[in-house]
Amino acid sequence: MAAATPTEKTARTPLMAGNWKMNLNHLEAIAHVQKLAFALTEKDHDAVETAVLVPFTDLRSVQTLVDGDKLKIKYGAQDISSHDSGAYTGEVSGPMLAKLKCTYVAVGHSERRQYHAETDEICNAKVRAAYKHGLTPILCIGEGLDVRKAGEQVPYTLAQLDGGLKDIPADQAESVVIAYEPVWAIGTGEVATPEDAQEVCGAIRARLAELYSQELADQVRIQYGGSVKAGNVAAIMAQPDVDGALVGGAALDAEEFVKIVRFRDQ
Ligand SMILES: O=C(CO)COP(=O)(O)O
Repeated sequence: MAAATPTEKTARTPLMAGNWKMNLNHLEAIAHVQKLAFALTEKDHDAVETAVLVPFTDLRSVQTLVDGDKLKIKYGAQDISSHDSGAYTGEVSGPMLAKLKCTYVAVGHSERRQYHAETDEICNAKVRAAYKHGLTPILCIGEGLDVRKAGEQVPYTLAQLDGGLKDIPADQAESVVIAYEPVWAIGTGEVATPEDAQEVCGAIRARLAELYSQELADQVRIQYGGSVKAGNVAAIMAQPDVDGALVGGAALDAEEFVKIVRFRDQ
């Protein structure tokens, strides 16, 4: 399957999402979003969609700020329960996230797969829960170092894609965001080369065309994540199948994150 042409790429609005992970309490969250709101211009918002994926305890504060000041910054959660309600201590449900007007929810981040034993089946149930409640899942997939060393990154990542999207109909999958995050590049400073990112992101798009249609595949945004910074974002974004970034550490610095949003100026 051929990679997307540049014309197709321009039809996809880039999505820069900051994954705060377990950082910034609700007061720090307010200060941080205010800094972003102050820095980002109409021109930025027209060119790039900007989102923050925040700890559950920050959501209400961020919602109040975004609603009150009519900000164009989108927000969401880092996880969702596969259940709607009930005796699931510690979990947060889709209806709760929808009530807080979340746009996005990350599903299957490698840290959840690794520390919370989330399988592709669980991720699939969470993708369903997101769609059931009107949230857009950002399905995170990507290989570890052992898989990369064995040269198996493409089949490994595509198997995670298949598992996460199993039986998800096209009218839902057309809005999914896929985040390709090679585990060996997360928080390590070890960024994948733009060619590494393109190899797997291109394969993801080709697989989406096989699973659904070329039209759907051309529409889906595929992000790269793993040690993205202002200094490397432009080269990664220049790849034909990379439509945005999922940013960890660098998203905790508002100025740096704004530079990432303005990747075309870097
Ligand atoms: O896991 C990530 C985003 O979800 C990437 O984290 P870093 O940008 O800190 O490497």
